[in-house]
Amino acid sequence: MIAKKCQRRQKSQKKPRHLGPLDDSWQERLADVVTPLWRLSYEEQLKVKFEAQKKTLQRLESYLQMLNGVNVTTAAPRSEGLCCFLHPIIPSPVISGYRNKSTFSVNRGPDGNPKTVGYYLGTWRDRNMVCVRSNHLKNIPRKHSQVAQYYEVFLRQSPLEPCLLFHEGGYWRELIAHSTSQGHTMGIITFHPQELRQEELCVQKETVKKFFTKGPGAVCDLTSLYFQESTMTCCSHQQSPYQLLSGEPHIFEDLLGLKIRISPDTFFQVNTAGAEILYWTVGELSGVNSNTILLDICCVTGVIGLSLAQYTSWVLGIELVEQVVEDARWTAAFNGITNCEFHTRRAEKILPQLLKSKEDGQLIVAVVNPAQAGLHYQVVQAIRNCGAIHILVFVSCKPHGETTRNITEGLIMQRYISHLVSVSSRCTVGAVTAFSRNEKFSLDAYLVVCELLASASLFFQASPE
Ligand SMILES: C[S@@+](CC[C@H](N)C(=O)[O-])C[C@H]1O[C@@H](n2cnc3c(N)ncnc32)[C@H](O)[C@@H]1O
Repeated sequence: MIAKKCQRRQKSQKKPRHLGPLDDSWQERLADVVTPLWRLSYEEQLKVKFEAQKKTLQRLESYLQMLNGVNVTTAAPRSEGLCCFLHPIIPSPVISGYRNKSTFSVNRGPDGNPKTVGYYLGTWRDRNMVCVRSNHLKNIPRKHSQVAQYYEVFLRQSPLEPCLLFHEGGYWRELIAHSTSQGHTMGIITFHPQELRQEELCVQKETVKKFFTKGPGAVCDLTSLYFQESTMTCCSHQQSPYQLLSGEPHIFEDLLGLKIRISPDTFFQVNTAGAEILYWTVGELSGVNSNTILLDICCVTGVIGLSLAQYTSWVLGIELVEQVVEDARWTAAFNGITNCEFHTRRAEKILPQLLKSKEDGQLIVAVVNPAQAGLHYQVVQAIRNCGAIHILVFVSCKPHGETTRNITEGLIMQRYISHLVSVSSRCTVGAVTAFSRNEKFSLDAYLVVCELLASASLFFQASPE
């Protein structure tokens, strides 16, 4: 075992193969990976996205035909070559620097400097991983690039090494910059504590705090600076608390007339202007009214439910992460919304009971926007078994993956769907799918994609291990 470990260590210490001088080609290559459609005009990008959605829908359609042994039919208007109508993609109101959250890695740059802050190019498997500065990317706002640039300045003057590979030691790790339209910026620095004693850790926290409050980094004007000790690729607040080094504990966003509180752990759609259109679309599809209960599954800060609270009798939010549910409760209270309740539990654990208790004749409109792994089958089952749910709006950033599984295996088999709406997502696009109960099986799809500049921005942010 020791020999194997040594071999692995020697392998991983080999220099990356493609290190070369820093030139435009690195930046172009990074843009090709992070924003693969950047060479096209925005109109052309929208066409490409539309064709991709069409293919997803065609695959779903043939799978449904196979399951049901019948052709999918609908009386509603169709798009050419599809069983249903596909709405054109809705353009994003903002197409440059639209990201409100960016995650920067730390690693060896094209010039070999291990204290480079940017995005990865290449793969660990091919040992050609390079970290390239990302300030030229069209989707990154200038503010985030500035924070990344100053973090790099800080690292280069720090006596501590960066943590490039977990088993090789090192301390400084990734940086997250989260900003809002109110002009607030939160910086979160991840640090591997290795064997450092508490006093030594305090010294490092004090140094980075001083750099960003009184030193050169003060020009970034951070609203909050957080520090997280992390021995894993990714840690939640529960696993390793975010420690506030300076500034305010929260930042705030204005969206659809609400003031929303954001904590370090909070998921937020990365294009705020796009998110507004997405949530507005969800509202349109959900058909909520004063007699309905709105069930917001995987609600995070509860934005969907809270933005529709005035149109519905009651909002019921379910979310796994405690800290963000506190944000939802704060947001409700601050905005004077009283017809809501939030539950911090796994949806699969709480939903069956919760739905049983709500079967009192009131209609339920359910909205789900699950994480990438899709909905747990128990959640799908609970939704299927609840007769009071008459519309389900399914929002997905990845309409071709687990969403398809959820739809085909769980929902459509119940002949639940009469109405399928695909929508927009992942930093670019999100997919909204609305289903309502109907005796006659039909599929009616619309594409309502809030489109940003390019796709796949986040695919590149995988941490080293
Ligand atoms: C894509 S985000 C939801 C986005 C949000 N609805 C919106 O539109 O802004 C997914 C959320 O689901 C939560 N989640 C993941 N698994 C869950 C589960 N089993 N039960 C409840 N919430 C879950 C995650 O903590 C995360 O906040």
